Amino acid sequence: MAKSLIANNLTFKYDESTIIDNISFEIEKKSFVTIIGPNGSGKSTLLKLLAANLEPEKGTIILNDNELNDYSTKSLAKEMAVVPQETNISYDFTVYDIVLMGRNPHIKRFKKESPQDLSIVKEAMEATNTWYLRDRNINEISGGERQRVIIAKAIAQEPKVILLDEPTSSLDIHHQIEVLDLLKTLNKEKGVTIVAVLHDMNLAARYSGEIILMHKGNLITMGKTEAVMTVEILQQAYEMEMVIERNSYTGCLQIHPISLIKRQKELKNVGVHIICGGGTGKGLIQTLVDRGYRVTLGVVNKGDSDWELGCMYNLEMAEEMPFSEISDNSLQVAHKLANSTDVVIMTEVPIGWGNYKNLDILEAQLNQGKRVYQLCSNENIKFDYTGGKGLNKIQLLREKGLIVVEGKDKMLELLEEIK
Ligand SMILES: Nc1ncnc2c1ncn2[C@@H]1O[C@H](COP(=O)(O)OP(=O)(O)OP(=O)(O)O)[C@@H](O)[C@H]1O
Repeated sequence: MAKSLIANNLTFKYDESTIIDNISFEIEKKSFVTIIGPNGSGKSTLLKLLAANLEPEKGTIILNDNELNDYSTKSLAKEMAVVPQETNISYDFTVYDIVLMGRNPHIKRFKKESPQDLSIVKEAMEATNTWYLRDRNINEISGGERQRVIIAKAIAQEPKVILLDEPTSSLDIHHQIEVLDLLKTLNKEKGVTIVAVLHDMNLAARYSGEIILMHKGNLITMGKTEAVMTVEILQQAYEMEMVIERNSYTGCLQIHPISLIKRQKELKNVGVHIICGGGTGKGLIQTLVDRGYRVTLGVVNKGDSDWELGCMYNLEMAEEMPFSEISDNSLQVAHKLANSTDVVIMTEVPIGWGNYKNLDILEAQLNQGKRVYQLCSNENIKFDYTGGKGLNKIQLLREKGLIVVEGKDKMLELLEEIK
């Protein structure tokens, strides 16, 4: 069977966080595929990679037998239309102008649109129930109306593939069915490949032939809708008790969420003390808490965004008053917290006179022979506001055994080695 899209070992990172983790799959021509998965699992990011809006760090995408990178903007627009989640448009075009733009890839340079172009636009607008809005300003219609207009533009583009990110999120139940019926008709009658991110599993079950299930940046499974929509598979991804039955009216599978599965978090017997501030600890703190590490922080200033996160997770912290230099008292608390952990990590927090004493904590831990890491995106610390004293101290600490770790993923691998 000919393939519409092939993803080979796709990996994508935002900063140092892996969002799409080595994903591969193939989508056959003329299929209707839905991407589902819990919030934050990477669905929109995957769609943006397929749409060439983001570039993968590793891996390749083949669209209709050619590498995605090899298409010019115009030739890509003839192959593929994209309906993004965010449909706000920053210019004051009429609805009609917007849909007409869908014809641009087909109109030769310096030529006007032909009567056939105009008739395709009208047909797309009638099919999406947007013709009556044609003279309105795109920014003066409702979110649901705008969503239908963008879908009309995608249809007018006459692509071979349409990618849609949550195309029904702003639509009422009538328009949800209307839009999905329309996509199904395009798929069945014109052979357009549809790839849509949908949160509503019942709509996914009703309309798609195949489903891709994402979880934490990984592709958990891809297969025929009936094979993926099972209690065993969905329960695990969504952490929900659920019942799946066949709807006697539509003949489609119907998912009934029953209750949350309260998983006992597997606690690791490893303590990590983090010296951070200004949001530099955010990603690391979240991941470590999520993975069951015992995390302590400090010294951090009250009101700081890392401190706020610590409060949210109810972490033990050595705290200092906002904008104040570290006092002997809070330093003592931090030493005590660090003493009770297995590892100490300093993030890329800027070093100033206010938090300079945090470096003493690292030194004391190194003197005890503990593993002490400096998490850096780059070997050279960039934020020293102590006229070089901070840098000198860091150099001294490196000579004493402070280990520089580039990136959160590497840090997590090192922590995994500790039992
Ligand atoms: N611009 C960005 N910068 C940094 N991180 C981002 C950015 N956009 C998304 N992320 C992160 O990437 C991860 C995946 O996000 P994505 O939007 O792809 O997930 P999703 O499955 O579509 O989520 P949802 O169901 O909530 O729409 C999330 O942890 C998110 O916080």
